[in-house]
Amino acid sequence: MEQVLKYERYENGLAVLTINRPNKRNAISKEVVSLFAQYITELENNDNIKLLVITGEGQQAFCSGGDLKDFHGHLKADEAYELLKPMQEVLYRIATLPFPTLAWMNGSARGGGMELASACDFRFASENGNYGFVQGNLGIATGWGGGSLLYRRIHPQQAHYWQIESAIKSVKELEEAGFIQKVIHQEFVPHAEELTMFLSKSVEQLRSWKAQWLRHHSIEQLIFEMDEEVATCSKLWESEAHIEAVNRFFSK
Ligand SMILES: CC[C@@H](C(=O)O)C(=O)SCCNC(=O)CCNC(=O)[C@H](O)C(C)(C)COP(=O)(O)OP(=O)(O)OC[C@H]1O[C@@H](n2cnc3c(N)ncnc32)[C@H](O)[C@@H]1OP(=O)(O)O
Repeated sequence: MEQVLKYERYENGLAVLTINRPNKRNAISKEVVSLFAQYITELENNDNIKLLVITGEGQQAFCSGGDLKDFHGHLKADEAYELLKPMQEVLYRIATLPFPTLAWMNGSARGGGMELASACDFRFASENGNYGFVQGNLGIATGWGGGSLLYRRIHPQQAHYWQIESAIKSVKELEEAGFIQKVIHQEFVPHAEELTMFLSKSVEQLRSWKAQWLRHHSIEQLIFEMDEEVATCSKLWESEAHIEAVNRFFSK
């Protein structure tokens, strides 16, 4: 049986993680979280990686966020914290990898899927998808630390607005906000032309630019901000508004 998260590594310094649950729109289950943690350890210990691409299988979705079946239930705040924390740690580790990272958003993204994309240094997104930090409509706030990351990706005024608005956006709107750097027209392939700008550079160059980027973004502060988000979202997790929103989604 194929893994729910596929890991591939190529001679030219490219590494690829593909969420492989297209029938669930690449929702992040507990198993996906645990595989992310495992593969990121491998990536952290490999000095030859130039670029990590994170993508989703199929054309419909990059990632629909946390698996609402796996993550749902009548949880108390401390139980919700235990549930959310491991993926926050994964996002922090992705954000602080010593080489560039790219979310190849092959289709729509929602909630935690947008948080995952925000953990990457760059985002290329498909014109066929639509995208939203929709947590506000689910009675919660960003639960994996993706709000703090969003503040480092687009103008803070816009980040604050997007979270309250909780709206679904077109690729054009993402581009105008500077959230994505390129519009893409196909699923991910390892020889994609769009990767040349990364893979034509040396490991040392790419890692020195990444180090500059991390210094610029006060990375030492990030872990505290992200943890605070998990704690806040955990309290909202037990609210009636959240439970009703999830039930609404599954009764569609
Ligand atoms: C936990 C962290 C938290 C955070 O920090 O933000 C979250 O991420 S909360 C989750 C937020 N995500 C959502 O609310 C998205 C829910 N999904 C959708 O809105 C839509 O599925 C879609 C992504 C816009 C795609 O729409 P469409 O192509 O029409 O597919 P379907 O809706 O018919 O779904 C197909 C299939 O997939 C299952 N599915 C989709 N998303 C999830 C999910 N997040 N968790 C679990 N399952 C999901 C859906 O139930 C369908 O399954 P079947 O009925 O078995 O076919």
